[in-house]
Amino acid sequence: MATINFGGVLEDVVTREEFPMEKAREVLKNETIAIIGYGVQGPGQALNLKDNGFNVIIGQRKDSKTWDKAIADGWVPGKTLFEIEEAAQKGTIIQFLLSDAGQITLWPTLKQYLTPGKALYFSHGFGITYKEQTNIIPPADVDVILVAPKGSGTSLRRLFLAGQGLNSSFAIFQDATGKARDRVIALGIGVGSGYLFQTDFKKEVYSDLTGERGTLMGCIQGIFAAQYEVLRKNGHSPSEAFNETVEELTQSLMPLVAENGMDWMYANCSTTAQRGALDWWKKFKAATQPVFEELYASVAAGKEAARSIASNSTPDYREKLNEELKELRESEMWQAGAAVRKLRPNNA
Ligand SMILES: NC(=O)c1ccc[n+]([C@@H]2O[C@H](COP(=O)([O-])OP(=O)(O)OC[C@H]3O[C@@H](n4cnc5c(N)ncnc54)[C@H](O)[C@@H]3O)[C@@H](O)[C@H]2O)c1
Ligand SMILES: CC(C)(O)[C@@H](O)C(=O)O
Ligand SMILES: [Mg+2]
Ligand SMILES: [Mg+2]
Repeated sequence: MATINFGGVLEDVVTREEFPMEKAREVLKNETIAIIGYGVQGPGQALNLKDNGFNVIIGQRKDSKTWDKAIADGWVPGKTLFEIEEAAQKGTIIQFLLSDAGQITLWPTLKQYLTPGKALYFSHGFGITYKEQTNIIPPADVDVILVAPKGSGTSLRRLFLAGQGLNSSFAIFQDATGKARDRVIALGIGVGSGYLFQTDFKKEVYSDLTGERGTLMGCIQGIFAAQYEVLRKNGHSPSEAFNETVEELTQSLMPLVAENGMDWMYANCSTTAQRGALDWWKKFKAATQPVFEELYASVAAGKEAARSIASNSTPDYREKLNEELKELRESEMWQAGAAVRKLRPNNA
C-alpha cells in the first residue's frame, strides 16, 4: 500500500508496484471467473481479464442481444460462454454484473451457486447496502467483494487497449476464506484498474449515486441546458451557444483541468476570464449546494435506490430510458452539438 496525502488527509492506495499483474495471476491461478451480465461493465472487465491471462467465462441469457454480442467479442458457446446458471455453477468467483435492478430478479436463482469458499463480486455497493429493498443477502461462507471502476465500462476497455487504466475503488463486505483481500485486489488489477482506493459498500454506493446524479451526469446536463437557453433567449445562435457551453469545455478546457487542475486551466485563460470565474464560482456553489444536500439525503434514505429499482424493473425499462435519451438527443442543444462535432478538425 502506498500512503498518499490527499489535501492533508493521508490515505492508503494500492498501486501496481506492490501488486503487479504476475502476483494477480498467481493469486487467481486456480479460479474460474464467471462474469454474469454483459452490458457495459461486463464486456470491459471480461475482455480485460481475458487479455490479462485470467480464466474467464461469461454467463448470459441465450435469447438476448448480449449473447450475440458476447459471441461477436470472441466468447465461444459451451467453452467460454454459457447460460447464466451453468456459468454460475462453474465459476469460483462470480462477478455479478447484471444491472442493479436485474440483480434483484436473478438473486433467488443465483444464490444456490454460491457454495462455500466461492466469492461474490460486485461493481457497485447497491445490492448489498440496500438489502431491505434488494433482498440480496449472501451466505456467510463466501467472500463478498467489490471493485467499482470510477468510469464507464466502455472507457475501462478503451483505456486498457491504450495501455492505460481507470481508477477503481474496492471493498470487502465478507471475508469467509481469509483470501478476500488478495482476491479483490487481484481482480481490481486484472479488470484494468490503475490505482485501487479502499472504501466500503455503503460509502461506494452513496458517493456513486450522488456523483452520477450530480456533477458527472445530472447536474452537468442541467447547467449546460440552463446556460444554453439563456444564451439563446438573448439572441445568440445555436452554434455560438453550444460552442460557449459545451464544445470549448470538452475540447479545450476540461483536458487542461484533467492535466493539472482547475487553477491550471484558469491560468491558461485570459485574465478577464480568470477575474470573472473567480468572482462567480462561489455564487454557483451557493445556488447548487442545497440541491446536493437534498440529493445526498435522498440517496442515504434509500429513495434513489427505490426510484431506480421501480423504474428499471419494468419489462419496458430500456425502451422508456431510450425514449428520454431520445428527447435529450433531439433537443436543440444536442442537435447543435451533433453539427458542431462534425466540424471538428479531426473530423474534417
Ligand atoms: N455502466 C458502467 O460503466 C458502470 C460503472 C461502474 C459500475 N457499474 C455497475 O456495474 C454493474 C453492471 O452495470 P452495467 O451498466 O454493465 O449494467 P447494465 O444496465 O448494462 O445491465 C447489464 C446486463 O444485465 C442485463 N439484465 C438486466 N436485467 C436482467 C435480468 N432480470 N436478468 C438477466 N439479465 C438482466 C441487461 O440486459 C444487460 O445486458 C452494476 O452494478 C452497475 O452499477 C456500472
Ligand atoms: C459510469 C458511472 C456513472 O460512474 C457508473 O457509476 C454507472 O453507474 O454507470
Ligand atoms: Mg460511478
Ligand atoms: Mg453508478
